[in-house]
Amino acid sequence: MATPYVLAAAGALIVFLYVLVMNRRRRGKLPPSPPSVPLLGHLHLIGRLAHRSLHDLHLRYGGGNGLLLLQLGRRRTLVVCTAAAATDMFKNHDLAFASRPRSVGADKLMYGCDNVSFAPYGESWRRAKKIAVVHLLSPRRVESFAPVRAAEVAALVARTRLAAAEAAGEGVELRGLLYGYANAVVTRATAGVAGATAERLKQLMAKSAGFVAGFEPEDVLPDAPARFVRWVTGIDKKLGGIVRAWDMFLSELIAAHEEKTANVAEEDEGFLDVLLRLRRDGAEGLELTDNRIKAIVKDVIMAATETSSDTLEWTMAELVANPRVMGKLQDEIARVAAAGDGQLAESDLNKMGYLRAVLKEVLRLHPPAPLLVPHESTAPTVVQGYEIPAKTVLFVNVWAIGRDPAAWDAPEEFRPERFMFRDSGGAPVDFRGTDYQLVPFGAGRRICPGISFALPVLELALAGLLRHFDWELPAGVRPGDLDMGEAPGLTTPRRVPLVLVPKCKMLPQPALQQ
Ligand code: HEM
Repeated sequence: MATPYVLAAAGALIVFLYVLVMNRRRRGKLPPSPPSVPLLGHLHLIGRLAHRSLHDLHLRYGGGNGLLLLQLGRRRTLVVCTAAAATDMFKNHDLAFASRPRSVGADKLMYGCDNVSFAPYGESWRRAKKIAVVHLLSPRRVESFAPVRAAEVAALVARTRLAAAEAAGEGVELRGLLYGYANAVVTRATAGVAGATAERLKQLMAKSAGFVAGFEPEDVLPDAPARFVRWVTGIDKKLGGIVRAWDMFLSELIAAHEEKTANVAEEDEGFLDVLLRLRRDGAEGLELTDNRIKAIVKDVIMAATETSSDTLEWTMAELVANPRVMGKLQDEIARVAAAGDGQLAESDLNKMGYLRAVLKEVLRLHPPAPLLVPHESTAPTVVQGYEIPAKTVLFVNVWAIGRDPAAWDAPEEFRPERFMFRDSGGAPVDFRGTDYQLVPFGAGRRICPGISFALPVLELALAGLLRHFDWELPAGVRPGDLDMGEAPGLTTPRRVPLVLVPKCKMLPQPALQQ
């Protein structure tokens, strides 16, 4: 009588064991992962500073191969946590992970991601990136902006001098000054003017940041309920308002430029002039509609501004926290200026090896995009023996890689000398995507195309600020007291804005040309 029940029970047991074994086998082919909960997966384990949470999770649950697999709501996510894993990823799997995950916020703000940063991998992205690399950010074009940089560094020095006089020996908050400088350079390179245009851009960017960074309802919920959440919470309405404001601003900019662009000499063109000329000439096989031009311009502006101003603020913070490094850098700057005619020119930057080393050290410890921009795989891939399915999101934890003890001596120490030479001989570690232990600009196909634009903007500002001023902490604050924590956002600025006391220096020569 009991036989059918026994058979059924035995059958159920066999099925159960089969499923268990298969699951184990399948799991065995996936990278290590912490315990998860339904619906959220591991999302609840990620704090406001995702790069720090991911680093902690890797230390606790990761294996020796530098990979971690997470389920962040609906998104399966691979995290690269060490320099060795980054080397393998960029050398062997760059193509498979060259796409971007779709984001509703970025989609709406960036005209259906018809730009460079958020575009999925494919022909349209390839052509847009070529335009960025060959036409907008080529060495020749970057060089043509030298007068803009010189004028804006001079303005930064003058504003700092004014702020120092007004503060009368008290501290000056540097963030506004540094942001204003980066914003003005980028706005002038884009549209030829700064002033009111730069101010409008500043406001638009501040309102947009939250919609292209961080998590969205779609990360946890299927599309229909996520749309409902967006509607109920008013996210959509707010986003729609910002999208319209951007569109109006960019339409005005294009209209104003269309009239005069045809008469601008090629060497005097800004980004917008270049794009409008390429449209007129039908170049590069990409139909440059108004929307695509707006998407590319907005992309470049957003990619360039905060990354640069955050880096400047972190550099000033590290320098004041490390007076030995600040003194050594000021000596280098004074020496190079004295060797010339007492003035600093852009061509002097390549004589300042220590300045470049300081910048590398800052970007090692404080990369503005600590997880890069998320990538996504387009095909199943085997990474270090693990089978990673297609449509897996990739975070490269650049912040953790810069602190990887297997790649760096005393990783927490601020020591730019590590970039002056290599113990093993050969060229010092570089940050342009060839040395995978230092990839603040990314590497491979998705590498930042703006490196050559960013470096003189950063280095000239630092040379100007350190040549014209001595910098001290406000009375009663010691270097060790400085809060070196980050705030979450599109980039990672300092949690606490930096306040320093600038002391004007007596220079042997009249004011610099910068
Ligand atoms: C300190 C300055 C900067 C830093 C640290 C930085 C860093 C980055 C990073 C980490 C990425 C993503 C790489 C990846 O996903 O693998 C990126 C992408 C990008 N950056 Fe930059 N960037 C800086 C300045 C600039 C500037 C000045 C521009 C333009 C003028 C620019 C334009 C772009 C663009 C268009 C992309 C998208 C590339 C793509 O998806 O193919 N960036 N940048």
